[in-house]
Amino acid sequence: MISARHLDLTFQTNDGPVHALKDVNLEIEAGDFVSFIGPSGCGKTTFLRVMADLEQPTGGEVLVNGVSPEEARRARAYGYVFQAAGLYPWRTIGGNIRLPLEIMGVPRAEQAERVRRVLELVELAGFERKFPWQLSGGMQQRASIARALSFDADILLMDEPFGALDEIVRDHLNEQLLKLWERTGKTIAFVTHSIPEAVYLSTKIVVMSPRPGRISDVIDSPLPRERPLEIRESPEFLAVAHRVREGLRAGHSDV
Ligand SMILES: Nc1ncnc2c1ncn2[C@@H]1O[C@H](COP(=O)(O)OP(=O)(O)OP(=O)(O)O)[C@@H](O)[C@H]1O
Repeated sequence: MISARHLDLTFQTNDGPVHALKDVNLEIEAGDFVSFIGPSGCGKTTFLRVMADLEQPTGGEVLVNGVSPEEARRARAYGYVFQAAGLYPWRTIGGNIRLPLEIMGVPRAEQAERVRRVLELVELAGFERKFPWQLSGGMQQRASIARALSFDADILLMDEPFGALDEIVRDHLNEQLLKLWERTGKTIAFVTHSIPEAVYLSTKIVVMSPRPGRISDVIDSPLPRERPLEIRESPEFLAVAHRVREGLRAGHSDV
């Protein structure tokens, strides 16, 4: 579904070149839930932005759905969820979710049907006519996920969508996101700073290290797809979390 080969990205800045990504190789299969974890500045967001055609690599290549990120963007192959919900305050929740559909010229009746369906998927049925400021932070983030789902892309790119939320809300959204992934069969690329979040959600965990940003470990999760929150106390879960922590530590020691 997504393939990176010898991917390099160097930013030219006033202080000299910044090697955000160096020789990054990765294969993401259809239906995978892949988390990217690593310290600040290791290139997680940059990698996601390359997949989304928001940054141009300086070397190597990325294929999304077998085509270039630009072609994938034009074909609306992915939805993107940002760190902040980024909803327009003057539009209702329904109006925000409808926006990409309006831009795409989807007929009005179909727009209404899709808004209804994605609001149900994120458990916000009944909130269509509310304004963003009438919703909690977690609900706003769910609305922004609904917006990314509205045009039914196969891939969801999520950049630390729950980073600003408290732990209880985050736990709940993690559970909901897993259910949503299970129901829709989407391929998800998810950036996080949290080891438990990465281990809980993912089928594959990509550990990255900084300067230059590269992949230090790729872990295929042995956990079953069915994951109650309590699984986080199981020995299997703790073993994966331990390996992620070791990977992060190793990445730090050779900086
Ligand atoms: N547009 C840009 N111009 C110059 N340097 C940039 C640009 N975007 C990112 N960088 C640099 O590239 C490196 C990787 O940044 P990136 O945002 O991808 O890291 P990250 O792992 O997502 O960090 P965080 O976890 O803090 O969000 C950093 O050193 C950053 O300063």
